[in-house]
Amino acid sequence: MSQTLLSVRDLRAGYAGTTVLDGVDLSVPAGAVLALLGRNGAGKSTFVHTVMGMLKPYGGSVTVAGVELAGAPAHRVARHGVAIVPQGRRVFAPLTVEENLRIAARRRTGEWTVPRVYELMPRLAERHANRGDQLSGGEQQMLAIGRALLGNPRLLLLDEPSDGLAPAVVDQVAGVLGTLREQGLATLLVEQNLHLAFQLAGEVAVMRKGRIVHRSSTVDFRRDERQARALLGVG
Ligand SMILES: Nc1ncnc2c1ncn2[C@@H]1O[C@H](COP(=O)(O)OP(=O)(O)OP(=O)(O)O)[C@@H](O)[C@H]1O
Repeated sequence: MSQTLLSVRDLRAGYAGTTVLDGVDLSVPAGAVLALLGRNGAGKSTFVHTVMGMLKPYGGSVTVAGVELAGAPAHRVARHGVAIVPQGRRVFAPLTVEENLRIAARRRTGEWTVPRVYELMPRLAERHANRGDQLSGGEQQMLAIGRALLGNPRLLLLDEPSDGLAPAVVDQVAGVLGTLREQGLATLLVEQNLHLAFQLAGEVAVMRKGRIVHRSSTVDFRRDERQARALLGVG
């Protein structure tokens, strides 16, 4: 059995007193890619924001390698090895690619360096002098991934990396994420693009109305198409 890296128990959270996460139990083993699926509004983004410390939970437990971090601020969660690539890939538009990366690398020491990010994503090296707002959507996504990696995470939270990208560009991002998987980086992948999720993830979990209603291997999930459709509310 592989070791559990992220362990979430009975996590409850929401906005201004409303409940969005209604007791989430979910774990991610070290080195694994887990896809978190579910309809729009199920609570997936709320979940990754709460794990990252960007939203304070009402209750429950979030441990990373055994350390309790529920309610801790994002910078502390980051220090314990969690990085997020938020939906909409926030990069600093007026800054160049190189400046965006250097800022992320500040005060961090570890195996990830700006040259290593360029090695993983040569497109960013080619565009190093371009401003964030001069990049294509795919390049922005890669820059957001590079910024997250420079925090030297052991767990990467990816919120819909394929959002708004053309299929050929999704393939390029998939190639990068596949390399990170081979390098053993544990990843929680929130995705609407099932093709991408199935390509990368060994396991899938399905969220509905703020709870996890299913978890299985990707192979088993795909085998039972009727169940998958029912869980995801499609077809
Ligand atoms: N900042 C916010 N303030 C108030 N309500 C919010 C906020 N962000 C999300 N919500 C609400 O929380 C619920 C869950 O949204 P969330 O974005 O977590 O779902 P999701 O599964 O990530 O969906 P999507 O795929 O559309 O991003 C929705 O009802 C949404 O309207």
